[in-house]
Amino acid sequence: MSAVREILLPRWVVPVRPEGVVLENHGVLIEAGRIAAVGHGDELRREYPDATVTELPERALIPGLVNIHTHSAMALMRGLADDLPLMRWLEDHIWPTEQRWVGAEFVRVGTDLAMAEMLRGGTTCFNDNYFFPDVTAAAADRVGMRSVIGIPIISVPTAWAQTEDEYFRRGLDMHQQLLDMPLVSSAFAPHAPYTVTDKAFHRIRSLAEEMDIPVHLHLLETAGEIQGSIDQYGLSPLDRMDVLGLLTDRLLAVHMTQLDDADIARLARAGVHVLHCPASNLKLASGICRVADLDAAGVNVAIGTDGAASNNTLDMFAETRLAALLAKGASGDPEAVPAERALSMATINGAKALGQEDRIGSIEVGKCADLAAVDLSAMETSPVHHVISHLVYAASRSQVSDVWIEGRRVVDGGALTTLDADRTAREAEQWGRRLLASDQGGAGEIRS
Ligand SMILES: CSC[C@H]1O[C@@H](n2cnc3c(O)ncnc32)[C@H](O)[C@@H]1O
Ligand SMILES: [Zn+2]
Repeated sequence: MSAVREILLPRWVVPVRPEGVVLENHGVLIEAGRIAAVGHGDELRREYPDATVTELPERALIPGLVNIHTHSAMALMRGLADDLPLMRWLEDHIWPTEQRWVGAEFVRVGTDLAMAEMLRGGTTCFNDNYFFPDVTAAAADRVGMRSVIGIPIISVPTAWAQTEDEYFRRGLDMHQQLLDMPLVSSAFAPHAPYTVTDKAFHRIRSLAEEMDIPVHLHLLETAGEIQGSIDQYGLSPLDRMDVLGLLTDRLLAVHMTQLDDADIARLARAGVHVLHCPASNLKLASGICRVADLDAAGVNVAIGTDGAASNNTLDMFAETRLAALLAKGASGDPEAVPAERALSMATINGAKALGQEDRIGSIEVGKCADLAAVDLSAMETSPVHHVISHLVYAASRSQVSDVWIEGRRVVDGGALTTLDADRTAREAEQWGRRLLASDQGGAGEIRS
């Protein structure tokens, strides 16, 4: 957190709230990690003559992006298994690799690699769901990245826990440790309806209420999931979650590609948040989430990348653009998810899903100074007719020049300030060699 006053003077401020607004020649005053004022640049300089001034020519200053669904450590599994449907991808490739390799050091390096990628691309907060969450939390705390770390619950034994009971035990211990990490908080993260028992879901419902934390769950990812649930429980996954008392505004439902009109009305009534991962859904051919209809029904939709093994990037610019385009193509309505709404889904809607709407997700006085500066002077975004259009439809993450989290500059002119990029790249390379040597039946590339 910076102790001094700093005025950021970009060419444009895109506060996100109100949606669609662009403020030209305005600035943002940061004090003690918070946004203390937003106003005309000249006036801020006059009013706060003691403040450090940071000029950001031709930059658009936006709220930091919120990646609402990640498995950070899976950055080490990028490209390991592509072009497969979900269950073959998981059962034949990802789970065997995780059984063999996932441990504390794997998760530490994978999380560092993912955070390096996310920070450089303008993401300031991620909502994670993976094994060794204590290690992910410690890495995020060390780097100074805002995050919500899932307490994984799954009936599959791993190196982190053998039984659902042990997942709870270790997860609750981790929740206590996180109380000392100012940028890190926790959520329950049951893996999916097909890997978590009713008993565990009951316990999650009551503990989540008691601890006042969200429940982050892969749900309705594929048609096969619905049929499997009907076969096993005599209920669709959505009906089962309803019976278990989980369809509430605490639920962050990831994927949701199999919705009918009645489901959408039900989600809207219950206040369930939908975490939309368009690249992963398309790549695994899981289905398409009806984002335009959800949005029209008043459901809060936020955007996430999913893990790098199914996306295969952690690029929130690409994901947001894809979300806007896919909503139009899938609904047949070019007005569906306009650029302004897509940007909201990548920022304030993520904040809302996490219950942090009063702290992050927009540039408003009193909120944390989690910000990203995007250089629009690049040829690819010149001339600038419409700033938000450029941010969503034309700009790429490589145009992010600077990033602040709680007022601390974590990316400075494209360089990471709190994470050693060279060391992380070297460590990731070493893990890559190990995984390749063990050849768990991965991508099957022919290398000579
Ligand atoms: C306990 S959560 C981590 C668990 O989830 C697996 N995973 C990653 N992406 C997906 C997805 O899209 N659907 C279902 N499961 C997924 C990951 O490999 C871990 O085993
Ligand atoms: Zn996922």
